[in-house]
Amino acid sequence: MTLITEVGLRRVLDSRGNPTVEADVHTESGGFGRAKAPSGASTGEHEAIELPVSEAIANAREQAVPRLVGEVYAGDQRSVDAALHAADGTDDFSGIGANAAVAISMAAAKAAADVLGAPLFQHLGGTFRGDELPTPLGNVLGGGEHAADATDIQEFLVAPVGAPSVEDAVFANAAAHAAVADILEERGHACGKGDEGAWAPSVSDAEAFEIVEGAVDAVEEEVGFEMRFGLDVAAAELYDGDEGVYQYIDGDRSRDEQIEYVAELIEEYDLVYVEDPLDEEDFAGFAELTDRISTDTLICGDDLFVTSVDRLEEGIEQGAANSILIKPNQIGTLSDTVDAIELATESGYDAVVSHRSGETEDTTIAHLATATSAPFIKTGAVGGERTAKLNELIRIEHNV
Ligand SMILES: C=C(OP(=O)(O)O)C(=O)O
Ligand SMILES: [Mg+2]
Repeated sequence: MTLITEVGLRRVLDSRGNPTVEADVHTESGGFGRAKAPSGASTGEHEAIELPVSEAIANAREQAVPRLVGEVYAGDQRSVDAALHAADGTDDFSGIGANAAVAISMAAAKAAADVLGAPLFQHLGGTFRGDELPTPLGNVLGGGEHAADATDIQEFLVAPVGAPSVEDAVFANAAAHAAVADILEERGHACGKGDEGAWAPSVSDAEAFEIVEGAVDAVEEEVGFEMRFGLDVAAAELYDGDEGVYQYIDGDRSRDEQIEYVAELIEEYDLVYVEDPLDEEDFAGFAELTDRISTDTLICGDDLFVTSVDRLEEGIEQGAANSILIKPNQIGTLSDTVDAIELATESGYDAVVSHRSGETEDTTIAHLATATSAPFIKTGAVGGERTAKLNELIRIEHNV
């Protein structure tokens, strides 16, 4: 029934106005799935390779499509993804491009769900999934690689941890985004937004903490449930490997000073989540910080782990971080993605599912987070390509 009969590939727009890959998968019994690849800006050194879109499409048409059409069942995700690996022939998807691979992999899953008449999260996670929905982490202020002349820390993320429902959580994050705008206006920092829709003021990180804390407190009072916040430091972007220092606008920090700084921030602001506090090669530094802080705070590896089982194994061995960020396009297929999530979960690491800074209206990650009972999903607070996922979570919650 789910035998793949046709795979269509085309160039479409992403949220930055860049081209990305869209894949359509059709099956014998009329099933249809469509998915689009996202794209990062602060990418990890060890991510699977995103090829220029025209090259990815041409190579995938030549190498991957003949191995799928009439050969593989969309409902057999492991075979779909094995065919993509075989077509690619490299260990980093530099043959057909991780952008083509992930779009096809996700489109096949959607086509299979279509044949089954089941929501995607249920096809991916099974009958007993769908009751534990992720708490959305909302990016409300930031800079780094996502906005020029803004904060050094890439993302300030609000976390409505006490929200009674996803719907309440989504609206609390939007309220926090609005509250940040009000505080910025009061302080005379009119500004635009970064790639993910977060405010991108030209303020110091220290002032950004005051602003976000003020917004979180105001929204917490308004909604009546616990709101906390967290960070994506994206420290690999601040790290100067030659000098061995983290370069901030207000001066350099050594590795030890960076660990101390982040540990103090966690303590002072009761941070619930800190992503990439250290350089992507510093497993030992991640371990030192993880050891120092309470288990109540997630120390999450994004550029550190790049959704890779191999890198996660290294992290588990060293005790580096207690959480992994999951981005399917970092590794190229849904099977590899789910392998990383399962290894994380078995090893006591929380798997947090995430968007990229360059996104589309694709909603696959909302279903992936639901299917795997992820505690958090990082997918922005406002903006069409972000609300596509947030609104899908609300629909999943409402069973529609
Ligand atoms: C979402 C992120 O940004 P990008 O997609 O640019 O890697 C991130 O670093 O977590
Ligand atoms: Mg990150």
